[in-house]
Amino acid sequence: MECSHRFPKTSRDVSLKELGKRLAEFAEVRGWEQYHSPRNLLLALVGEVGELSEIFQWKGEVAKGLPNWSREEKEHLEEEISDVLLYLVRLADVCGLDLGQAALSKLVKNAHKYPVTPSQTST
Ligand SMILES: Nc1ccn([C@H]2C[C@H](O)[C@@H](COP(=O)(O)OP(=O)(O)OP(=O)(O)O)O2)c(=O)n1
Repeated sequence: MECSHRFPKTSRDVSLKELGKRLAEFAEVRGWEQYHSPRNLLLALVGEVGELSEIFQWKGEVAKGLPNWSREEKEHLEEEISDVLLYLVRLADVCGLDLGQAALSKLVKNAHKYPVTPSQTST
């Protein structure tokens, strides 16, 4: 059954800008902007990466698509992976960065650094 506190799922794309805006509002209405400094957010992000890692810890290799995971395990994973994204988006925001544009630029740099060799191209 769908938990009542869960945001209704939609099929639309969710942008980093929308997440950033919602996080800014979340912090503002709670008077938490004072705590959302770059350093605090970075530490919170690292903590959430730890919580995400714990889910995979001791499991051995995990098949793509997580075919053998329970609904509860997948839901837990959704929550922790979201915490990582949310703190990352908020960190970029308070640093005054456009994370989406920065990531696109980095993809272009990656492509130059790791060019496709002729043997890798499919016919
Ligand atoms: N000062 C804070 C505290 C929380 N959050 C938001 C961002 C994260 O998405 C989530 C993190 O909440 P918790 O610190 O309660 O962490 P968990 O949800 O992982 O709970 P727990 O550590 O008990 O599993 O809440 C925030 O923006 N600013």
